[in-house]
Amino acid sequence: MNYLFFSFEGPEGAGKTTIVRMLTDYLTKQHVDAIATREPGGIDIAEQIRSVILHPNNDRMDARTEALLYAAARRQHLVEKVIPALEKGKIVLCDRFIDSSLAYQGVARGLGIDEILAINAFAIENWMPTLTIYFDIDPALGLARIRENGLREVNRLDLEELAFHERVRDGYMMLLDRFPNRIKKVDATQSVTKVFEDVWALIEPLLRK
Ligand SMILES: Nc1ncnc2c1ncn2[C@@H]1O[C@H](COP(=O)(O)OP(=O)(O)OP(=O)(O)O)[C@@H](O)[C@H]1O
Ligand SMILES: Cc1cn([C@H]2C[C@H](O)[C@@H](COP(=O)(O)O)O2)c(=O)[nH]c1=O
Repeated sequence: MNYLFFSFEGPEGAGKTTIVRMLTDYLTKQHVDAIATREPGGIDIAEQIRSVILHPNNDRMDARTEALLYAAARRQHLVEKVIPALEKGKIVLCDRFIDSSLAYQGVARGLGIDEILAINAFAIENWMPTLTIYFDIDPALGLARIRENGLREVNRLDLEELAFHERVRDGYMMLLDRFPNRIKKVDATQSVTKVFEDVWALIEPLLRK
């Protein structure tokens, strides 16, 4: 099946949510049928799993439990929301997907990229994104943006030490090397307008196909 499934990845505060919103508005104004969603979450069961994973009090959570919960949320979101939308010909814009698990659980938690790929293969079967856009930013800058904004809740992963977030970025760099055809990098330290232009330049040619 031919489908257009875009995922957006990067460290905390990189600007993914901002750009996903702008893209959805832009596409909708052009009468393109697109939906925005997020992981973990996007539907009720996955949002409930999100609350468990990200609750700041759940600091005893084992790393493998965490990886399995992300994969479970992903499975439910995929079958309940993403696949039905793709099957109707809609474009799906997803704020985080499997690469978050590979970077955060695989690399930053040290569980291994191949191990996380294996549990996720069970969860997603072959539903991989058409294109993944990685928002590159120094994690300290991304975390500072979130602190300055003060609008979003501080979750359990935000509270990890800076070294954890630096390993997340290292993980994304490994994924860029490993999946160069699927994952493309944008400089997320630029203005919102310039980031949007760079993202649109990657997406637009695929819409014309
Ligand atoms: N290019 C940019 N330059 C400066 N500030 C930005 C830029 N893009 C987004 N921001 C601001 O940074 C903060 C985080 O943005 P956003 O929520 O889009 O990031 P995110 O990648 O979705 O974060 P997270 O994954 O941690 O939820 C917001 O206050 C947003 O307004
Ligand atoms: C999908 C996914 C996410 N994470 C982490 C990344 C963030 O710290 C949170 C999600 O919060 P956001 O505000 O929606 O970015 O969860 C992860 O570690 N593994 C995953 O698979």
